[in-house]
Amino acid sequence: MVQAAGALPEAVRRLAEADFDDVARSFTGAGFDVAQPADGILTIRRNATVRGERPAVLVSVGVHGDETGPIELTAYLLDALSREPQALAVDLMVCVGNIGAIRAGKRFIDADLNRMFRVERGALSGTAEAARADAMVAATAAFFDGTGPQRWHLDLHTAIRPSVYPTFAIVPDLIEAGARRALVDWLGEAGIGAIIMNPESVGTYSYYSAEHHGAAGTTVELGRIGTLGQNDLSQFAAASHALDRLLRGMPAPGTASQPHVYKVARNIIKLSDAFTMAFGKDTQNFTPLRKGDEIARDGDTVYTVQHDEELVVFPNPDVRIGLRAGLMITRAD
Ligand SMILES: O=C(O)CCC(=O)N[C@@H](CCC(=O)O)C(=O)O
Ligand SMILES: [Zn+2]
Repeated sequence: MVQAAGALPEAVRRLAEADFDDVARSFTGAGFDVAQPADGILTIRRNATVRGERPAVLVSVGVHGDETGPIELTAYLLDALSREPQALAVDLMVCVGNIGAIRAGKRFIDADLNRMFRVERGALSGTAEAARADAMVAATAAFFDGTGPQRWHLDLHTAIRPSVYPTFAIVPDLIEAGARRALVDWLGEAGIGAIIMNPESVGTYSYYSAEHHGAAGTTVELGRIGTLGQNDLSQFAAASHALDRLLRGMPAPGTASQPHVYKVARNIIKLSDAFTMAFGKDTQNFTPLRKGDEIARDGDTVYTVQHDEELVVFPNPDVRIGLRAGLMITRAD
């Protein structure tokens, strides 16, 4: 649950409750065009005459309600910027994703919001999160519409289980080469240890922005899930600095190490209630498996490792039928 009022720093409480009123007032007072096109969504832009000259940056948090670290990180950055609004050098959209789930301290209420960003939603279409995804899609389209070519979408998450790389990101393959280079450099600056190049949407928000709006979109796993207000913010320090630097338009330091590069070998899709995995769902991300090892079975279907080595990411047999229960990846660099 979001802690009782007073127990959380004010900036964090406000962002977790999707209350942008103070921030909006501050940027409006400084002459920006500010709008709240839907609950939990704020856009701050320079007036229309200079629109398109500035990068457009979408920062989303809380797409999974129990991934609270990025909410804290973003709350502090936004609060600091609102005290010196002229320092904002980009057109900015901030999106607090699954507001009800954040309030409940759960990953989602009814179904995973981060599988709704595709036309075919199947059994997910009637769920509580579907309408929220529609609102996010509409606001995202309106935000990117008319902005210049520099478009970013940083969808900030934290992972359920430990990971060989404590921080990593999933990057859609289809991002144009120049924008991808800039994104990967930024991810290095943000202390991200590995990136996974992904050729195919499973309905995620960042893939949607990349595919439909030409954004350098990525899902960034910044560490482990934690309780709102009790996250160890030191694990997010590099990402926080890099995001602050991007929003203020400061030059990149140019000294960051590059993330290791992996690519998706296969999405393991749960086909039926008979689905079982050959290892526990607490298996850490980037655990290597050898050719022929069993990954999962689903009725008569047995999934085995096809390459000499594949690493497992996000193993979770408890997802709904039709959704990704794990990601198998191979080393690409
Ligand atoms: O730790 C986990 O199992 C889930 C962490 C998480 O929410 N990951 C994202 C990744 C999205 C992507 O593939 O771009 C998700 O599963 O939605
Ligand atoms: Zn997540």
